[in-house]
Amino acid sequence: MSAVGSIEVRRALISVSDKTGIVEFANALAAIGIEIISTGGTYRLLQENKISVTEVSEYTDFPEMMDGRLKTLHPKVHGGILGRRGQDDQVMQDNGILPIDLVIVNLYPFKDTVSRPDCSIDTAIENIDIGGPTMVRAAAKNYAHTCIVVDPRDYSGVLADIRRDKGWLSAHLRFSLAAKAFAHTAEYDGLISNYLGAIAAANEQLEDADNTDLNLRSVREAGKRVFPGTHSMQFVKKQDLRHGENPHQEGAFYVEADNTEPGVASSTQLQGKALSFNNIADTDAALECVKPYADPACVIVKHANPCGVALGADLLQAYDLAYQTDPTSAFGGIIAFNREVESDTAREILDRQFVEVVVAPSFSEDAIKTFARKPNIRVLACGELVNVRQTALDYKRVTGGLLIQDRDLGIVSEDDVRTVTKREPTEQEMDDMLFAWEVAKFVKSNAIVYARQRRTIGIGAGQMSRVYSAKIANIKAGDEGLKIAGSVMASDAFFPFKDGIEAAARVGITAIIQPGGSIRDDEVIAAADAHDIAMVFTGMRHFRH
Ligand SMILES: NC(=O)c1ncn([C@@H]2O[C@H](COP(=O)(O)O)[C@@H](O)[C@H]2O)c1NC=O
Repeated sequence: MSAVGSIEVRRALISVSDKTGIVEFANALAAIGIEIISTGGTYRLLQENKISVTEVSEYTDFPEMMDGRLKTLHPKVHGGILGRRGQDDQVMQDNGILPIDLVIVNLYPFKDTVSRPDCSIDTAIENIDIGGPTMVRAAAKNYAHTCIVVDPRDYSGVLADIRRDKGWLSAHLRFSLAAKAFAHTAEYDGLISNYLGAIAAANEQLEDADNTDLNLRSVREAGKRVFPGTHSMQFVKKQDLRHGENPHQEGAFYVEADNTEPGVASSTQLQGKALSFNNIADTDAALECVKPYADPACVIVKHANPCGVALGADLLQAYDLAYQTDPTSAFGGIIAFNREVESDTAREILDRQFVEVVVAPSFSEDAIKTFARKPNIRVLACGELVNVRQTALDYKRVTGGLLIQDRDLGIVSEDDVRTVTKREPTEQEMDDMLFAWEVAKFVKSNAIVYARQRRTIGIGAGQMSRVYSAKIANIKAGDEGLKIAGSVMASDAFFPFKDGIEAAARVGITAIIQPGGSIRDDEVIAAADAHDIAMVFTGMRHFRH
């Protein structure tokens, strides 16, 4: 950064769509003696509140026109913002341009507008702000001589800075606000580009390419996702990380600015060491896995895979059962719960195991006190597990590219599955199969999950062959002294051969849930019938990579 110092603020231009806090802010600026220029609606609001203000059209001697398409797009505005004090003074003076030292602008609410289901293309287009971003970019570029404020949450900081130095604004605040301003316009343009790009893609796919409103409606009604030609997105840094997945990799954690869904990004850390890259990734895996359950549930995750999942009468029981699936792997794991953790569960965790992270919607005061006995443990409160977005996207980086898809929120109920064997599953088997199926969704492929009475008995994850995943589930259950006989089995994808079914029969699996769809389904079903196994097809696959 070249050396720039504080600037004296004598004149501010205010043009805001979101008028939150603007009256108070403008009032305080006026009280300091700062002259205010403002656009139509903002001008009227300030005037109504008895704040001394000049309308921008009076300053430019040019009326606002074209329903607001032209308000501030005038050399007297942009010259006042862009002029370099000490260098452009003469030309400004010659042309009647007054220096504008403080620019307070926020933009037409494009995102809110297009999120309304009845928004037409014309309404969307009229809500693309042109004059606002032009001023924002100009003021941010000329941060050496002006200050740009795009966020009402920054009003108090700016005011404090001006008051501290009796009417002067510091260079470092102006610089950081300039960087924020460019992030703001980049996000704004990204939203517009995604929106218009998706419509352009829809126009290409649908019959009447010129009837954009019709195409918008049919895409919406079909509930179909249309991917734009270019995909823009923006994340905001939450924290720097000590390192990435490994110590030789640098890392940081970025979140969506307007995320409202409870998850690792929304969590508040109540205690413990700083979160690592792997802690965050594993906490996400654990929380996503525990979210779907209505009954008290516990998920223990290691290296992004659940190693124990259970439902219980209460969280203590759910934890106990989840832990028992695989105590060896649970050591140093991430434990997630789907409701408030009480002190009994907290005590049991501390007495029983070494844990990296405990995450839950909330913790009772006593539970917080209990965890404080081991201050290194990271305890995260993520808030009530509501507002799960049904429209969220899932991203995966590949070298030189990005894969985008809908998040796997597919849920299967008893009504959705089809029994394909002679024997129907018992009620208990059906309940366990649906539980195991939900777990399998969060286990890396190939995923095999054994479960009995709403708890996992053995989990085989991430193997290149389904049969080997089953072998691992066997070994784990055996090593922990858990009886497989009488359990059900979930498989994230179909069995290509009957050998998987025969292996399951040998260890005493009584019911199987799987997508079906193999060309050898007949052989697979016959093998299940031969062993009196009940088998249901979900028609839905849950690969996870
Ligand atoms: N066209 C222009 O010259 C222009 N100048 C400022 N605006 C926007 O008008 C809004 C404020 O309008 P008002 O003060 O009339 O409520 C702000 O969101 C600002 O970004 C403009 N509107 C859109 O482009």
